[in-house]
Amino acid sequence: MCDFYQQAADVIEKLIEKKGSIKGLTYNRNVNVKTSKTCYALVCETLKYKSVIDRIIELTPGLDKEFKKNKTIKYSLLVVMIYELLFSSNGKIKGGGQAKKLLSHYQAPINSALARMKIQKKVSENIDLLPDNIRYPITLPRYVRVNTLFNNCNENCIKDVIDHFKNVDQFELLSKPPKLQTKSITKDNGIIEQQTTIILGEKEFYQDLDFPEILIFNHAVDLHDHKMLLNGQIILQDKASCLPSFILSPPPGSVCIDSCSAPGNKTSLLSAQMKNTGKIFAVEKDTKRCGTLIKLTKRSHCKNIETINDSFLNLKHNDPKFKDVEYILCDPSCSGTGIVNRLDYLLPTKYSSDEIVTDENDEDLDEILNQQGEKSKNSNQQKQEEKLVLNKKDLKKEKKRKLKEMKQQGGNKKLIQQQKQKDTKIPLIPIKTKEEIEEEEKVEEEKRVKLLADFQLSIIQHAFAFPNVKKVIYSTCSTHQIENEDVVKRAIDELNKNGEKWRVVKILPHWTNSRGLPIYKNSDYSIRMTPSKDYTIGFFVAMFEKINQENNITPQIIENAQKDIKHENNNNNNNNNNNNNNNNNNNNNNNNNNNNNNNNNNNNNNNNNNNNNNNNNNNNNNNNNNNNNNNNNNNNNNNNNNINVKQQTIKNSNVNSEESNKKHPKKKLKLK
Ligand SMILES: C[S@@+](CC[C@H](N)C(=O)[O-])C[C@H]1O[C@@H](n2cnc3c(N)ncnc32)[C@H](O)[C@@H]1O
Repeated sequence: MCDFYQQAADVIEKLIEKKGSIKGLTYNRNVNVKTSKTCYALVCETLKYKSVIDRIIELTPGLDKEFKKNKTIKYSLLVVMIYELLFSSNGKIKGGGQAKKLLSHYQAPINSALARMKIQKKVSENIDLLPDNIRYPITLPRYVRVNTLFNNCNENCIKDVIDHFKNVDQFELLSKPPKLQTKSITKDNGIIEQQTTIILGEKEFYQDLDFPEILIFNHAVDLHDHKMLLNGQIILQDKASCLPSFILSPPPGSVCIDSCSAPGNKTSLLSAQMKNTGKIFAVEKDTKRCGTLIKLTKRSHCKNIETINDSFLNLKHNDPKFKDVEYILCDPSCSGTGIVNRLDYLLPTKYSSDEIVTDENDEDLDEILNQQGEKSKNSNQQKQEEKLVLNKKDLKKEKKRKLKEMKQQGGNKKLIQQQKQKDTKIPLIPIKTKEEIEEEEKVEEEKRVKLLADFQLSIIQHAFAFPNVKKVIYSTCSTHQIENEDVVKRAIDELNKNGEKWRVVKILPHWTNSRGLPIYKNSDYSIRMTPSKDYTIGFFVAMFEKINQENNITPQIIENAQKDIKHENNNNNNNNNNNNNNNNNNNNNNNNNNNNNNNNNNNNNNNNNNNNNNNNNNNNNNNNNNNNNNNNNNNNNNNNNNINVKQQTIKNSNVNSEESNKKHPKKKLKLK
């Protein structure tokens, strides 16, 4: 047997056991680069087909058992070899060996299982058996954040990094964002979707227009062992993942808590915002991940961090050391459905992690789900589980009954033998239709997401209760409404019930293209990043702010309005960029219109007059928005008028944040 198979199988086994990342496990071996590359490619391709191969094994009677009996052949090796046999360009297993011999006995039933799967899915090509996210992967650019703490917060930090990439690594800095390419793809369910990507050459990069610390490279640029990464000068962090720290923006000297902090990329950005002054309590429940947090924040030159290896939920609100805490970042564990650019999303569990190169998600989800599950497991679920066990038992009973019947009827030995053989071909688990499997998976996923949402809510509710907290930011890398807009609504409803004065802040108001879903009044105050539109991972951010009872105007309202004015001044000088954005703009209008339709549907279901009124207002706002977007070819005179209106708004200090946001004229789009 070829060595590559064994190497790839070892890597896959370790990945399943969450013992590292694909790159780490393939390149850390003591083999040459060429061998590592071949192994890496084989691992990636096998993982793409893993769910299909698992199903083939399930549909091939006896195969699984045979391999389990044979203790020398691992399951991961079986998967690699079936990939090679059915899906590689070779179409056969190279070399000899015991595994190949065993597998060749099953070649016919394996081929027939594959054929059955294709018939069931009504496809003719193997590639069409793959799920949508694997068939149409979204390629995101490589985001690099310059660490402004480097070299004692040297003011030339960003320039030094850009110069290094230009002069040492021979990259070309583009003076403006590159072109976008949009393609239509038809998904499994027949829906046609638009996917937009950034066209960047392999040796090109550019500086983000919103956050100058962020540099954007071609997705294929590999910086995992770059000198500037290892010495803490740069951090590999998706733009979306930087948003919570940028938006919370604690001033130098303040006191913060990062409630779920490992591996610490948001913590180190908070630290940079605070210029290494004040204090950040970085809380992390998982001991191993806490170790990574300490290592990475040290590497990022953070000096204002105190790590706490405990559950945030165990922190006491009356502990004197938290009395000055004003800012809290909540980035709790989530389903991770927004992470589209990682190879390990191909693994059997979506909840896996590559803790060195990416900051999102974590490995303790099973524990969280178990804990939340214990609280909410209801009798319905139990009944369903019992039913499944019964199904298996019934099947065995049925086999026995048939044989007994034949014997009683005096059936001859040959026939009984044939029946026995036929029966062993019936898999123990009843074969379910594709629809049944999909439905079951959907129910299972919904159950998991609900448990996660309860956990996420408990984290932000714990944050609200610190005595002097002013701002709480909440984020997830999930695309589920249940974990995002719904958690925000549940949190604010709870606060209102208890008579506490908190509001959701309209963050980054000029980002008209990436708002939260318009499900309820002001749910679009939050930010929702979508890979196919924003070229970042899928991400959600919302910010809560305590209302100062004496004066309803909060610093955030003034800050937002000032940012809008600055932004529109920039826009006057930036006609070209805005013209490029017209395409996005139209997409956005379509999205808004779709969302409006959803809104109306929701209203009908609710039969609630007040809600209808609110949503109609929303619709009107959205329609205005569309009109404004359509007229987006920079009318400078209008802009100047807008600025005057906004300056007026700042002066008028008797309006609350929601009102003031409504009064703001709609903003122009900005390329992100
Ligand atoms: C999404 S990750 C955080 C990523 C991190 N904010 C970053 O940007 O680098 C969630 C983290 O929360 C941790 N966690 C989960 N439950 C927790 C709890 N009750 N208290 C503190 N940390 C928790 C997980 O172990 C995981 O490291």
